[in-house]
Amino acid sequence: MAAPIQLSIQNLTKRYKTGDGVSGISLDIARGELVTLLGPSGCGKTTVLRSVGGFLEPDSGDIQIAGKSVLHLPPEKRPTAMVFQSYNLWPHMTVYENLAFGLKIRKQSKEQIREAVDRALRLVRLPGTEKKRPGELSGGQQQRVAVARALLLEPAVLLLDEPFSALDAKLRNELREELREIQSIAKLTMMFVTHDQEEALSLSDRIIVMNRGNIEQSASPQHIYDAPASLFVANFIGRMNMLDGMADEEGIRLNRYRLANPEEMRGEVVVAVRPEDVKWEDPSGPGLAATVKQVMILGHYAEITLLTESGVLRMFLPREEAGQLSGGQAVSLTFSKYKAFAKTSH
Ligand SMILES: Nc1ncnc2c1ncn2[C@@H]1O[C@H](COP(=O)(O)OP(=O)(O)OP(=O)(O)O)[C@@H](O)[C@H]1O
Repeated sequence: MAAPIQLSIQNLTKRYKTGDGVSGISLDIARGELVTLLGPSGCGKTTVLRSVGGFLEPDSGDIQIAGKSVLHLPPEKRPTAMVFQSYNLWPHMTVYENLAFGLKIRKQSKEQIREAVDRALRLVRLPGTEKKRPGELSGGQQQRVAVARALLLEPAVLLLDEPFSALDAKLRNELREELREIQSIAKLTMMFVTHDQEEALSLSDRIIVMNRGNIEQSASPQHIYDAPASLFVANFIGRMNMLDGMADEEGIRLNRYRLANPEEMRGEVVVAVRPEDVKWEDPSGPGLAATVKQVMILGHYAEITLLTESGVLRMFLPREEAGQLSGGQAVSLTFSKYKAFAKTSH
């Protein structure tokens, strides 16, 4: 049986005086699901997140948590907790006091609070730091405390606004893994905002790609990667070659290379193909004629840059296979997978 809907955003519109914002956003998040809002700076991710948290009043639409509208509740009355990029810990309080604060307001007993704080600190791997102040902790540790504080509120939906973007790459990876673990232990429902596609691909049950205040696609990371719904998504996620082609009733032409045209498009198209889906053979083959420009060895694989009449193209090959290629060599290229988009759709 499918998990029940925990968060439902219906037709959310928020326009700032500048005309920017989001328009008609609708999305559901199931209980226990980790959904990432992904998109370039300014696409409206934070606007959606803040509306759910109650920090922003939308112009229209509804936000329901576990079936009840929360639109008229202030942030502290909503069953949500938010983790910010900037941690937002109280610098004059100890870690223990930072964590206990929300529970004291809820009038829990001292023993209950101690037990809950202990548990939360173990979960974020920081036992023994109770007496420290935030300033005595590293950035990663402070963010772990901020996550623990949010967890202690037992939110129906946990909101995270680029929580790891101030940290270095290694630490960011570690914290992502930890968050994923915590999420699956605690069966939390999470809405996570990021502009980092790698973060979204590695962390999410589902990714919602946003562009200019609208949703472009909502699907699993694998599906977003394999079957981008638009040229924008194809461009935004992963490495992608974009080649100019022409579609007619016989197929799609990239010079002499003929591709099938399953969507029966007509006129100018862009053929999107991932570097790992490009195959090569000797130049007498029926594929796209190309000349090797550069072979770059990157660990156990190689990135080959090729020149074609349809544009520059990149191909990934295992290192041993790349040894057969060198600059100036003529080859014929075929694609094991590709997707074509009408040129006007961008
Ligand atoms: N208070 C505001 N007043 C006016 N315009 C705003 C305000 N807040 C956001 N905007 C604009 O609305 C659009 C969406 O902003 P939002 O912060 O939701 O985007 P975002 O995708 O989260 O971007 P970022 O990754 O940079 O935070 C942007 O063009 C932004 O400049």
